Amino acid sequence: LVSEEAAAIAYLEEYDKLTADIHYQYTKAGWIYETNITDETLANMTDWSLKLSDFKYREAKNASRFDLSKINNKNITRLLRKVMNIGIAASPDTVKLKKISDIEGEMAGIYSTAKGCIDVTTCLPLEPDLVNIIANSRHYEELAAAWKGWRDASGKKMKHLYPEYVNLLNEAITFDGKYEDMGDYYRSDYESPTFESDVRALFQELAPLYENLHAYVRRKLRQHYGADKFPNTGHIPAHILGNMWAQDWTNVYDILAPYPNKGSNYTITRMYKVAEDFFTSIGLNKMPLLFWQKSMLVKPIDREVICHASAWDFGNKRDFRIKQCTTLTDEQLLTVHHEMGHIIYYLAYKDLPYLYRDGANPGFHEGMADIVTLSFQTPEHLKKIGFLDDVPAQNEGDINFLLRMALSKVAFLPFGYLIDQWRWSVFRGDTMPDSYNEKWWDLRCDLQGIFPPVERTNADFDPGAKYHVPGGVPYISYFVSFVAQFQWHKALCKVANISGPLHRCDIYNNTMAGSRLNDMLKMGSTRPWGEAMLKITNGTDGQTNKLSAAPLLEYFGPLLKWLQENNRMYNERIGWDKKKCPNVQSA
Ligand SMILES: O=C(CCC(O)(O)[C@H](Cc1ccccc1)NC(=O)c1ccccc1)N[C@@H](Cc1ccccc1)C(=O)O
Ligand SMILES: [Zn+2]
Repeated sequence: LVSEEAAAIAYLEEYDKLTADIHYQYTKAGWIYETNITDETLANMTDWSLKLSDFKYREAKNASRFDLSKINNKNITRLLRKVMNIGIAASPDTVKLKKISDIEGEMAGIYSTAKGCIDVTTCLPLEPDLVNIIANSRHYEELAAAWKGWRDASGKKMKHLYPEYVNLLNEAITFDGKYEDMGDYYRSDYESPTFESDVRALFQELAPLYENLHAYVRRKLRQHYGADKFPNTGHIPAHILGNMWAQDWTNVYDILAPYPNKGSNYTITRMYKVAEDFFTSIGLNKMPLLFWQKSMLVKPIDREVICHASAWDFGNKRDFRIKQCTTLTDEQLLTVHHEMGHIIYYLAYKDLPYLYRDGANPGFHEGMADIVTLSFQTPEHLKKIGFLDDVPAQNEGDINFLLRMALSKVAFLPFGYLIDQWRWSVFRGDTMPDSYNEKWWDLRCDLQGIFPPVERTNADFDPGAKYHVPGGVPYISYFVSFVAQFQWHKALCKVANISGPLHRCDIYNNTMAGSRLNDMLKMGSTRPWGEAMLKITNGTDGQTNKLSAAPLLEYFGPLLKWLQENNRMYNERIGWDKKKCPNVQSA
């Protein structure tokens, strides 16, 4: 009689091959669609998405015949549970699943082909045109036109699709009674019953740092645009922060601190080579030849594509690609490093069983993508690679540098937190369609301290103007990433014996740091993510298996002190009125 465990092992070996093959087909269909949006490529992708759901449904049934209580190998039972954890594919109603795919395809199509009109004759795509206007214009009305034009062409056009999308997802995910709603399923990726309250506590711990940055930036922008543009509620207009969603404020750095923001002289290919060089310098992998042959690194001129950047693992251990409409800007150089960070993670775990080829949790994949930017942007590093002529003097240069880092890493925090606060409340049924936009602006105003430059009503659907909402891509992973990457940076700098302040640490060329990082990466999702966190922090003074805001607060400690002094000197109010958002109609 073959033991339960031996039978399970034989089954999992067969499953591993079958799942890699069908995921290859599914991923290829997705790539063909995203790099050439047509009815045919959409139909083909939807077809493979349903084939994959069917495969998952059948294999979940096969795996459920094993009696887990008779198997004491934790690895085997973890793998069997992953075979059975198939999300909405658990629903036998394939008509419903097809409808979900169709709605997602329609919303993605609206978002990726939308052209925002900035006047009666000029309508422009988001990337690179509207993004560049929001980044570079310093004219209040021109910015407002681009901001409103984008939302009218994207979110507003898909508002009618979202209520049904939510209901279908909830019906499919609650079918077998394992999950309360779709938000519950998304959160289950973190394998922690306290995850939701943990991230709320982290956000509250980080709020004072954000509020002090917000107060300083508000004062500088008020000087530039005039006090009449700033209501006495304390909010900042959402469209003058250099980013279409006000999630990254580095583009208005020139207004905030007179400091030459060097646009460096590089080409698209050089951007990718510079990023690759960083990873190889710490002992991590080069990009495979297939990467250079198959990636889409610039926006094609002859067809519609999904421009939002992404990194792809085709599941055959060889084919890894980036799809990005890359342009020559500093912000884009960071995105190149981000996307390549995902590829490095893929390469680190490519020889694991397919089911384990994943981040330890979704925030870890995003954190790995981003951690390099903490070293890459240091003045020391930019000088090493010729992107900066000289390293600015210590403490004055420090504040300018920390301010610039805060404009992306601190400014982002409330945004990274609030998108899934909105989505989870929608999946829970706490926010109904007639208050989608009001709930969105409640969160945007109260947590980010910004307000819309033009009147918003519930005829608008501003959440739909951010890629990840129509794309069905979770967002709390970025909030987790922004906390975790500072924990890892602190630990790796310690392991690398790099002394001095955290914000001046550059792990470039340090293979000890790279090897410690790789020890975590190659774990994939073999173990719960606390063990992966411990793998990096072990033996350092930040040793923990949990998320902690302390390293981020340590990194920005000198800046917070400076901001508090500066805000006090100008008698600048910290914070803004809650539950009072200008230009937003409440029901
Ligand atoms: O969306 C991105 C970058 C794209 C990505 O690399 O995170 C991409 C998003 C995506 C696209 C399609 C399907 C799923 C996710 N994620 C990946 O390519 C990815 C995600 C998980 C594992 C491997 C690759 N960044 C976010 C947040 C962010 C992160 C870092 C700096 C700035 C901003 C944003 O722009 O709002
Ligand atoms: Zn990413």
